[in-house]
Amino acid sequence: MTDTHTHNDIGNILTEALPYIQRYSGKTIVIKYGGNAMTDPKLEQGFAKDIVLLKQVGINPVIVHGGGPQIANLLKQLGKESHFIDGMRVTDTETMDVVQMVLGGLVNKQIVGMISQAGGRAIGLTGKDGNLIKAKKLNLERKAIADQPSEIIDLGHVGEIVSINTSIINVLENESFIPVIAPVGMGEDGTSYNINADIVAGQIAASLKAERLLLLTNTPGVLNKQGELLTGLNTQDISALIDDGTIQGGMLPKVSCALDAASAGTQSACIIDGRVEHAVLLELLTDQGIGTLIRQ
Ligand SMILES: Nc1ncnc2c1ncn2[C@@H]1O[C@H](COP(=O)(O)OP(=O)(O)O)[C@@H](O)[C@H]1O
Ligand SMILES: CC(=O)N[C@@H](CCC(=O)OP(=O)(O)O)C(=O)O
Repeated sequence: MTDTHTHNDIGNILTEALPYIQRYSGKTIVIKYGGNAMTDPKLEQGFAKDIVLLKQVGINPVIVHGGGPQIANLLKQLGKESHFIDGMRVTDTETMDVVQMVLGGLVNKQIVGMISQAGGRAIGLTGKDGNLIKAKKLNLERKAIADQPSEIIDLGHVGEIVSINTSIINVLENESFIPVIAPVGMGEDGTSYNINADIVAGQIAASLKAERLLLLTNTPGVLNKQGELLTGLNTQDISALIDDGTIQGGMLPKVSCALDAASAGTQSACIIDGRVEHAVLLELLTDQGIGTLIRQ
């Protein structure tokens, strides 16, 4: 390859981004950064650079992060097992303390630190800050099957969202800050709640009327039974895939929040592979979409 070719290629790649930058400039993009996507420092630094680049060209990224594996690690060190029901962590009071330490502390500050190092102005928040996420206890209902009656499952401090107050996010966006949000909410009586990060990302995207919702995880997207990537899904496709057991565990809250965001006006929600370097830029600013696109 000659130097001219290389220059042409680079020029083409950079100008390919132009229509996307024009389309998303001034718009909000909610990005869910899953604990499973935070696998190695190089990828994390790449993620931080992508976010700073978006902000630099006038796009407003809002990060909602998870940290499930990181919570599991600390629990294990403390001699506690992790238990999940329908993709949600059973959270007793002791576990809730660990959840707050890991999500509001360790993981949040790690992401904030990396964005700051890449030259961005990140601000870490939990749902308690600025009354961002009002929550209440979630009582998970198991529907009746055959001769088994329906039952309510107690998940402890797992919360469901009552309301999102976006004023703090708007203030930060207007002042050129990048909000980095940990999925912890607070009840009216001050009780702390652990909320699945996908659900928080979906509802924040809906409340902000975000242009796009990206969910970064550790698979290429939603896969079929043969392990092949499904590039586009709608409500009907998703309910069929849940019914036949193809979509399960941690993928359940992801698809349901993607659908919620899409029905609230977010143009599209995508589940993409956070293990791919610069996944965010590839998805948003190039012609090659990656992962699974979910529309109503
Ligand atoms: N149909 C499916 N396609 C892809 N992944 C699936 C599917 N059904 C279940 N999963 C599981 O969902 C996981 C992603 O959810 P989760 O572990 O909660 O990730 P994150 O920490 O990024 O939120 C995948 O690693 C995979 O094990
Ligand atoms: C209720 C519930 O399950 N909360 C999650 C919150 C973190 C999360 O969602 O992290 P990932 O996105 O990395 O899975 C948990 O305790 O693991």
